[in-house]
Amino acid sequence: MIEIRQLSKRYPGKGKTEGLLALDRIDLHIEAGEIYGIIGHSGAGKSTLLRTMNLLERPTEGSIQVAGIELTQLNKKELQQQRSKIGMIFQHFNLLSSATVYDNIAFPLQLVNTPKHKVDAKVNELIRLVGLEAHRDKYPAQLSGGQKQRVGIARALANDPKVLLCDEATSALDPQTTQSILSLLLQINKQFGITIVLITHEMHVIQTICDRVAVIHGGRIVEQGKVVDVFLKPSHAVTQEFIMEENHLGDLSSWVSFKNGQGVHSRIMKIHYLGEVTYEPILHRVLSAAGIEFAILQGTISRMKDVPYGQLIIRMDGKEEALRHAAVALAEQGLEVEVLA
Ligand SMILES: Nc1ncnc2c1ncn2[C@@H]1O[C@H](COP(=O)(O)OP(=O)(O)OP(=O)(O)O)[C@@H](O)[C@H]1O
Repeated sequence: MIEIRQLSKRYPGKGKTEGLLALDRIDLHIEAGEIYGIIGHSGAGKSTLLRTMNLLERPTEGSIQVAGIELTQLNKKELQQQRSKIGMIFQHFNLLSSATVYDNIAFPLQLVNTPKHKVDAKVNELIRLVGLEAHRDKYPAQLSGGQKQRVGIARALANDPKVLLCDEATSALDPQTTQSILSLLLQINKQFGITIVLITHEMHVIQTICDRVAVIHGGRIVEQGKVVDVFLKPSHAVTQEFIMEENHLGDLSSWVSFKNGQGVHSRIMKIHYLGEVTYEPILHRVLSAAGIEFAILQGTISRMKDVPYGQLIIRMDGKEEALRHAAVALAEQGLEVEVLA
């Protein structure tokens, strides 16, 4: 659906200075119907990259195709036409403050001269979709952040886009509202098959709704793949940082001091569960059979999109050989096992 090849963007500098290379030879392939996340720290180039996907930002070099059409080759009118197939939502919603919920959503339809009765039918359908029936005549100032973003989403869907670009769409929202907006995006993706591209600096957003993820750092894609794979085996230091922040692992050295003597050793392990094994008592079964005692130091059970996912940090105490065998046995039962200390 979106094919980006060797895309670079240099912002011009003052006078004879070189300017800033915000995107550096980006290659990205986004499939139709998937939810694709781009994560990076502030200044990494996320917004610039997202905005090239509807040419709000024109790249300095490279190619960008959406649904097989090369955007950089289009004239103004053709580009306008293509843009109507690419919806966008924003961190600060960008609503018209002097227009009601109804009029904000109707605006993009009126721009392309849609007949009044069709505008009415479409706006009513969208208001129902985003659950704002009770607020149709209110102005943005009378709405909560989550409600404003629902208006933003409805407006972005008005012209039946194939792609929805989300620019930090939940960053201004509290955790509960974030979750409800992410659920709405997921529903829209499933119901209409719209390809969603989102940028964020929060790993939990990626974990909650994305199929695949790219990590951007210094204008380059440093890692990309299925969310599950990247989450379980992050290869780049920046990705590892994001996951650490998400899991609040902190400093492990204090946990290592539990190590004791007299033939009993301690080991700190990180264990990931993925899929149905998350709900099975594998840990208890394997470790008690091996005569190993364990203490849970930290743990979370959540979901990675639709897949159950758990992570535990445990300290195992037992004979050296038993510890070694247990690590292998846990891996054989389908758990991802990593020795931390
Ligand atoms: N219009 C501009 N002119 C000059 N430099 C710019 C412009 N817009 C962005 N930049 C610079 O390009 C780099 C990438 O910016 P961008 O906004 O894409 O990053 P980001 O990852 O979205 O950051 P944030 O999360 O803080 O929004 C930054 O160094 C930024 O200062």
